[in-house]
Amino acid sequence: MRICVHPLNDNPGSPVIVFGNALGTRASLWAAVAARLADDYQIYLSDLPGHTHPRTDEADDFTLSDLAAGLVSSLAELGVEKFTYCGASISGGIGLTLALDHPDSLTGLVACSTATKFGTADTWAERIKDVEEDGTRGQLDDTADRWFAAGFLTEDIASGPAVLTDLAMIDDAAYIACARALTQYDVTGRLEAISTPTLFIAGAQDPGCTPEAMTELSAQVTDSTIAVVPDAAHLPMVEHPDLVFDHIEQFLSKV
Ligand SMILES: O=C(O)CCC(=O)CC(=O)O
Repeated sequence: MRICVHPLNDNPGSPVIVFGNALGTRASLWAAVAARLADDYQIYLSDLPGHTHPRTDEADDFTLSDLAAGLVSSLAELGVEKFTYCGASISGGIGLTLALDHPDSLTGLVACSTATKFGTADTWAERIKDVEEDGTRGQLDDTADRWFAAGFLTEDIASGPAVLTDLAMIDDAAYIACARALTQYDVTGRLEAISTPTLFIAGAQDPGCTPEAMTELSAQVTDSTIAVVPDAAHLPMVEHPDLVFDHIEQFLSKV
């Protein structure tokens, strides 16, 4: 399947970094971090189906493997054969899938706020039913509690509310299609096969992808490190872009 991938800058010949968004966020989720890398890298923002750009196909039953394969082929059409991938949450899962299924395409992987399996079939069925009934705007209160550390939304009255506004505006069917893909996603027990240099990033207060759980993931990947961002929950690239940039820049200097 075709994945929407857009250049953030025009830096031909530089190493390529591709950013991937979290469920219910726009492709611009990583913009504050990506902009800081734009002098030295060619940056692309990739989009979950229908999250920023109109859906390029109407398939409702894709998997994260389909998204990973689609990203590789969509980048190849742009002349990109090798890249470092930075994915958040579901896109961290796409990143782990890329490292398992397409290792030759990857120079490095940044897997942020992610897991080898998210929730259960029951929790996803419940969330899908809620979105069918109330739309993504019905998710706002619960999601704000998961995405941001206590106090963030009142301390930074620009970034957090902007991301939540994006959530309310995202196409319900696109959100549900990705939620269905997450229901099937499970790479538990497979990470030892990953040889790509990998940086895991966890928010210290992420209630789902906890630092402890992500430390266990990092322990399974041979060439990996983990960074824990203080005072952050599920979206540390929004809460503390400077800190996340520092971790990624340090990682990139070694891959
Ligand atoms: O955020 C994702 O990409 C998937 C996992 C999830 O739904 C976590 C959340 O919204 O809090």
